[in-house]
Amino acid sequence: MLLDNAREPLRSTSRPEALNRRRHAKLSRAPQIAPVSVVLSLYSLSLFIFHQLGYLATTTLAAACGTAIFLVAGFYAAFRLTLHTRFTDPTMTSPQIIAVVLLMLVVAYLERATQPALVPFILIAFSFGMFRQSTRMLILHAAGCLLCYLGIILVRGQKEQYGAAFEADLLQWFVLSLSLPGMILLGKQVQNLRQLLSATRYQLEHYEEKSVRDDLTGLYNRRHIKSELEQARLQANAENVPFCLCVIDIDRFKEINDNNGHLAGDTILKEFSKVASNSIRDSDMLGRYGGDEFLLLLKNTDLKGAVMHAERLRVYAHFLDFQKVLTQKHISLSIGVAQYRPGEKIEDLMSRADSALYQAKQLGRNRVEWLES
Ligand SMILES: Nc1nc2c(ncn2[C@@H]2O[C@H](COP(=O)(O)OP(=O)(O)OP(=O)(O)O)[C@@H](O)[C@H]2O)c(=O)[nH]1
Repeated sequence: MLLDNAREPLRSTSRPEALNRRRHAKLSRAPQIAPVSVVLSLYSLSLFIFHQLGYLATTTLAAACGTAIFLVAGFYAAFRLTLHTRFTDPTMTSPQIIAVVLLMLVVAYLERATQPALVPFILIAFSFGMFRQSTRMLILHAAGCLLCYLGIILVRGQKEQYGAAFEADLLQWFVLSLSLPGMILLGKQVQNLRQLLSATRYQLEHYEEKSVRDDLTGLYNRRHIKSELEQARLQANAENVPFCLCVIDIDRFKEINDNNGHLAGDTILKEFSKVASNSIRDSDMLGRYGGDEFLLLLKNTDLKGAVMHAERLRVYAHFLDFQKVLTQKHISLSIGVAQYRPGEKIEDLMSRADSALYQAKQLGRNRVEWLES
């Protein structure tokens, strides 16, 4: 009765995508303060070196480090208090980059000697935006940053009568204004890659789901149900819990096809699959083995319970009304049931359930037969 017993590669039934989603959800709950924490830690360290070399006053160092700590703590608290969920971008990358860049510009304004640190650290701050922000947002931030920096240079230049230092400041501003567009272009590439990655992930998940389903009925396919049986076997051996297999066959399905056409036959297969999968427990698993044959795996169930389940399904299917589709009103099922014997192979279990089904057919169909375990 079963189409064949050819061994197929077993497929893991664990749901990696579910695991990934849980991991992703966990990650998205974690405070994402890398832009402030990483940039400000490194920047503070560089300020400390400036201070050690005598280029930075202790008060400015203390004020800058204090503000950096305040910002990191503030963003951390905002994440902990879930304030980030109120932002369109819950990673709060924009406010973090703006805060970091403003702090660095103020320090550069107060202590011109620290200016060599400005361009590299602004670029590092923007590199965080590359992964999380749109190109439009990056351009806006870059423009805002360049304007503020130019404003600082002009104010200071006016105070110092536009001397040689002013020219050096302008030079540095030009370097930054030429570097930022490169950063934005790179950001655009990263955005494209991210889009490609998420489209690929979506497709993979879709194909993964499709690969375990039967096209016509949407039930699990033969490969998946065999893999589930193998899992149930391992669990039964390890925990000594019973499980049963039912092989279900629609009686005289060839006649149904011959008398009503294949499309009507397909409708019966689909309708039966829908009804049967709604009538089983969540822990049970129904799959289409092929043609008009289905496998029902009943976990944590002994033979007596399985026969009861099978009988209920048989009666249920028998009372379905197919008058609109078929020349006859009802269909009937023959079902063979077998309980797993500890230590046996899945092929042997399937073969015993198949023998029980053969018996049901021999005894006149529309019945449940079983083999004692
Ligand atoms: N409509 C339709 N028919 C299919 C499909 N797959 C297989 N079949 C047909 O299902 C029929 C299965 O018939 P069998 O199981 O061999 O025999 P039966 O008529 O059911 O007789 P018993 O099993 O002895 O009661 C064959 O005629 C197949 O061509 C399908 O996807 N759609």
